[in-house]
Amino acid sequence: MTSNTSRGDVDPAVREELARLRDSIDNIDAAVVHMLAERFKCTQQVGHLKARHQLPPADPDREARQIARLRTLAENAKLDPAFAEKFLNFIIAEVIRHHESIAEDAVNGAAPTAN
Ligand SMILES: C=C(O[C@@H]1C=C(C(=O)O)C=C[C@H]1O)C(=O)O
Repeated sequence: MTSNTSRGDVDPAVREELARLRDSIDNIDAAVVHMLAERFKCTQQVGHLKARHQLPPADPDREARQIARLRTLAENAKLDPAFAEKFLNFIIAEVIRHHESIAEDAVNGAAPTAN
């Protein structure tokens, strides 16, 4: 091993490679945040549409289809499908919370927002 774990004594080439990889990680994290923000803009609109038409916040059949699709995409991309499923479920749980709160506001007569 040519690298060194003690601070201040790291091979400059290793330092550079780490910085280059971390730059890419930062770009990817920014893309993920922007994509998630766009996804939540869409799901908020779905929440308002459902509330206006008295549709339930969660749709388990749709979720099952999304999970099956995402697992296949993950396998093809060499990403752990179990991780992809957990990640999607985590996001969907948050979306359903939003939809429940939008539906409650609609029932309680809260002023509707633009979406
Ligand atoms: C967005 C919806 O509402 C919920 C959230 C979903 C999601 O975040 O993908 C999927 C199904 C629903 O449980 C929808 O019904 O499409």
